[in-house]
Amino acid sequence: CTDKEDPKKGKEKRGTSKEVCGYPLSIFFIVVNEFCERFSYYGMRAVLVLYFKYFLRWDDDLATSIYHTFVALCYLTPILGAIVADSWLGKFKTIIYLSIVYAIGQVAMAVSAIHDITDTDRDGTPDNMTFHVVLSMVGLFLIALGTGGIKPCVAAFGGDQFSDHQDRQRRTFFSVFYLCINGGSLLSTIITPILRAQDCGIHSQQKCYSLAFGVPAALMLVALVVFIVGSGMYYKAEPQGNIMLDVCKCIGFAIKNRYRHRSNQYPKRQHWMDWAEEKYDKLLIAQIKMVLKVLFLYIPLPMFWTLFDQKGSRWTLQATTMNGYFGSLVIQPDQMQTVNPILILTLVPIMDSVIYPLINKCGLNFTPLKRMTVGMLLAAIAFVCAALVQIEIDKTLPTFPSTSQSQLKLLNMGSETVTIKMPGNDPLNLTAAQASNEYFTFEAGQINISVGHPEVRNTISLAKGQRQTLLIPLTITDEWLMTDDITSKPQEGNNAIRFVNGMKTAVNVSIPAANFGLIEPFSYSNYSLIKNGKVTFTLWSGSQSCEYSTDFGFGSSYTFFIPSTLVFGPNCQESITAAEDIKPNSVHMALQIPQYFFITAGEVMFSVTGLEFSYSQAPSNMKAVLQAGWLFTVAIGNFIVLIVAELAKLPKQWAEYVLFASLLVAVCFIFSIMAYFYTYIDPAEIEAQFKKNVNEDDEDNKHKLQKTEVEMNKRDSIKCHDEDDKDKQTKM
Ligand SMILES: N[C@@H](CC(=O)O)C(=O)NCC(=O)O
Repeated sequence: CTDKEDPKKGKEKRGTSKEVCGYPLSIFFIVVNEFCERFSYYGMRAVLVLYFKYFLRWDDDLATSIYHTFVALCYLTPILGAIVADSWLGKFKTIIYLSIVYAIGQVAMAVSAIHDITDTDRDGTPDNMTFHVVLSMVGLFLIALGTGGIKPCVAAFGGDQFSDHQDRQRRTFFSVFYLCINGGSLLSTIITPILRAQDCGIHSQQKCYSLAFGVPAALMLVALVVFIVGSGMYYKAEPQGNIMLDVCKCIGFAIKNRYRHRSNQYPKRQHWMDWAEEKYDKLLIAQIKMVLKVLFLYIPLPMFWTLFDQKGSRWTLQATTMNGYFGSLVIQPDQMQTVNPILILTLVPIMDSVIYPLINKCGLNFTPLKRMTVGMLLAAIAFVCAALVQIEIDKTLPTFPSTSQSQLKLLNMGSETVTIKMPGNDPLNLTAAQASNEYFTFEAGQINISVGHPEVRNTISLAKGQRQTLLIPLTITDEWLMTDDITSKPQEGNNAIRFVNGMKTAVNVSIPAANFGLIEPFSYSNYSLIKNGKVTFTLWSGSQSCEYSTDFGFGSSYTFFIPSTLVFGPNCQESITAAEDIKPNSVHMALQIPQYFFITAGEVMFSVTGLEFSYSQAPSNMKAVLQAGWLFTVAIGNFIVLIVAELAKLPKQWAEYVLFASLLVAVCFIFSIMAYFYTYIDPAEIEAQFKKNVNEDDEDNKHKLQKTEVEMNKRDSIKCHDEDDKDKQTKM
């Protein structure tokens, strides 16, 4: 608990809070509040897209765009919250009121996910979807207003609790604050998907989105209560009038005045804001200069967020093409995101207690802006790692046909070996129930194929840009069947599975999670998507059944063939054959850990530092405004993702990663030049200086006034004497 204080700074204590180890006790309530609020936010966000897709039954595109619009809104509303806090309600009241709005929004989301409310026919699906859509949209709007509105206030309010001499403690506070954000995010991202996967309902059991939204709603109420409990201990800085309006008016006047005096005959002023001096207070002008200097520095920052926020989208999609088996533990693609908060929880203490002090000991002045520059470079390195991983993945991906090509696989449904001749290929021998190992690629739309001995010839039409399988029947003179196969990796790491029935009787195939339906003789089922892990299929023909078990990895596709020779019994393990149409993902998800490491190290250097920098460089009455400016850079970063991804449309994903990395390096270079010319300030000291000058001016004025009065009195008395003399003279 030792504390080296800056002797130059005032030691007055803020608020009525007790101090523990040099830290105001009030910040305990603020960090707990932040933990619960972030749990609430990230927990709700973790299941949001799935709620859109599976509960509201929106398609992928609509679900994704509404999701991103919501996230962008969450980072635009901080400006509103900051204006309300700094110019009207103050941070404390703004946090309370907007937290109530936020909690109402979360409750609305939880209610909107109760399917029983409108499920009048009790079939498990809501009958009035409009009700659920409207309620959830209102809920999301309130959440965006609440979470965004309080975000700049909570961080700045926490910073306010420290006195001017507690710089070191305030820095530690911002680190702990960041740890709480990530602790909340980590726990909720693990917990809410588990809650969602439970079944619940009054009339029928469905996936429990209401519980997955309900728990975050409860945590938001806890956040509010905790914040109110600390109420008596906080230092609550008073809002100082409509500061934003004053700032806008002052800037407007400076520009107008500068324009009016544009001719050379007027002497230049040091700064263009000095043209407001005729009308505005020097202190306000100085404060605006401080804010503008920092805002100018923010211009390149959105590019960092552009890369950072892709871990939730592009990187998660990348994980769906990877193998998630970690020994007996299976990691789902979206769970890889938890690596970020886990690393934050380890890296922040290491940076604060080892790396930064070590750098200091080496005599290097690792200033906040230098840290942020290094953070940007680390994020760029993370994207280079992502590109390298992508190249490895691409090597293992199947080559799907181009729009001018067709691909064909062959499956022998018969019980004897057949020889197949196709143009441009060697004769192919397929034993009973065997499929060709690979797809054959053809440029022509039609090909002649001959099968068996004596040869049966057929001309078959191929679909351009498609993969198909030719099912060679038991009796090759019977009609040949062509199936349409999938031409992309199954989504979300699922496995696309189908069955071909080579028996003379219909077969029903099912697993607890899917039913392939009744498959007619010499026919095939549709694809069903199956999760990774061991799966046992039950095959029924009439009253006879048997079981077939197999293990699935991630992202594969198989055609299982039920041969005519199958004998139903306790199991049919040996009889069924599997044709691997798409190989399971083989590049391991662990290869994503380096990119997560670099992006998180970058985040610690960039984001934790930036948060503190924004606070420390802001004038006292505009702290929340600058926090909002900082969060605004996140919103812009998200828009850039959409724009660049839409405009660049690079054919290879790794090239897009390299493009983003290069853009960030270029922006980082510009930022480092801007940072080089930035001079750190102590807003409190500058403000104090101004106030002192004003007081001195006042004193001076008072003295001058007194002097003038004395002189005037003197003059008056002289005048009187003169007049007396005159009188005297006249009298004389
Ligand atoms: N590392 C993120 C949290 C996450 O993505 O899980 C973070 O700290 N974000 C900052 C915030 O304020 O939410």
